[in-house]
Amino acid sequence: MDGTLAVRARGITKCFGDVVALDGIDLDVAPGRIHGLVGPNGAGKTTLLGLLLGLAVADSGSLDILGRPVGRALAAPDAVAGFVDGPGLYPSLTAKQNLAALAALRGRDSATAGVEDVLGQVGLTDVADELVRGFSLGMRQRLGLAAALLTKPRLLVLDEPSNGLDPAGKQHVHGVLTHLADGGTSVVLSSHRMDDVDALCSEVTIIATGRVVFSGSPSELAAEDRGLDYRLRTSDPEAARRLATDTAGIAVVDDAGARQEVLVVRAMLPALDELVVRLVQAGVAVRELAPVVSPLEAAFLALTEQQESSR
Ligand SMILES: Nc1ncnc2c1ncn2[C@@H]1O[C@H](COP(=O)(O)OP(=O)(O)OP(=O)(O)O)[C@@H](O)[C@H]1O
Repeated sequence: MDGTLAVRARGITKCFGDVVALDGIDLDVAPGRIHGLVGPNGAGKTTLLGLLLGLAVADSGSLDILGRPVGRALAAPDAVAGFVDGPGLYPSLTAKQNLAALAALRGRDSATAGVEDVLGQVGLTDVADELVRGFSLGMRQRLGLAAALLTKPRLLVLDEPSNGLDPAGKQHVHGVLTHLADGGTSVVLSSHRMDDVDALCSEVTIIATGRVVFSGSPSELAAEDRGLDYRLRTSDPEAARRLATDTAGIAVVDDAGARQEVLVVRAMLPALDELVVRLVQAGVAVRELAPVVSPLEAAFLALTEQQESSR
């Protein structure tokens, strides 16, 4: 595996009439990495994934996929597979027949194309002969992934692959993607869920209103200390409220009254440390202290809200 980027995008713009879907996007996807695209509804994730799959062409900017510049023609770049807006499947065929049809389009039969193998990889062997019409959303997602795997892609592009998957299904699909990445395949996927991205992706790009507002590892994103809301449960809620109010850098967020057992405070880490020391010195035991939303989720919300409000 050489070090050529799987995706190198610079200054990508894409408009639909007056709507600016992508507004100068830069994106680097390293080989053998799972790269998550996250952003609120309408941020531009699907549009960007569509460009990677050759379903549309950018208005401006440059896009190299697996080291080759993408041209102006609508065509899937070589060795790229995946789907946006759900996998395209034939409901009146079985899972196996769907994959066999795709293999036949490329002049292969089921056996040589590895239909059974990819069905096994995504955990659909038991339902291989059932009609797709009766499949749940999660099963369709798995079959879409199997269809993409059939082509042995070097870049896999998946729009919301965890959509509709139950926890066991999600874990299975995460395992498949991780195994592929370990073998050198690059994966770009979109998600609304920061916990999925954290569990799966080594890199994350956050998009809001068509612009990149963060690109880096999930741990870099979580590490930015930007003031979070914390739930604080103590042995003496009244004293805790008093001390929190008196500590510089601490804001009591919910002011439901002195009798409220759990206090929500907004603080950066140094002020929170100071509050904990003061509580302990005052003989107040800290029974629970945890962010209301995860640091990753909070960073996502802060970055995307900032971008929305500056529109
Ligand atoms: N074919 C199209 N015609 C007109 N507008 C479009 C088209 N495709 C996307 N858009 C607009 O471009 C913007 C970005 O849409 P896109 O679907 O890429 O966002 P997204 O981040 O994938 O959103 P979601 O999370 O809701 O799927 C939106 O304002 C959307 O309405």
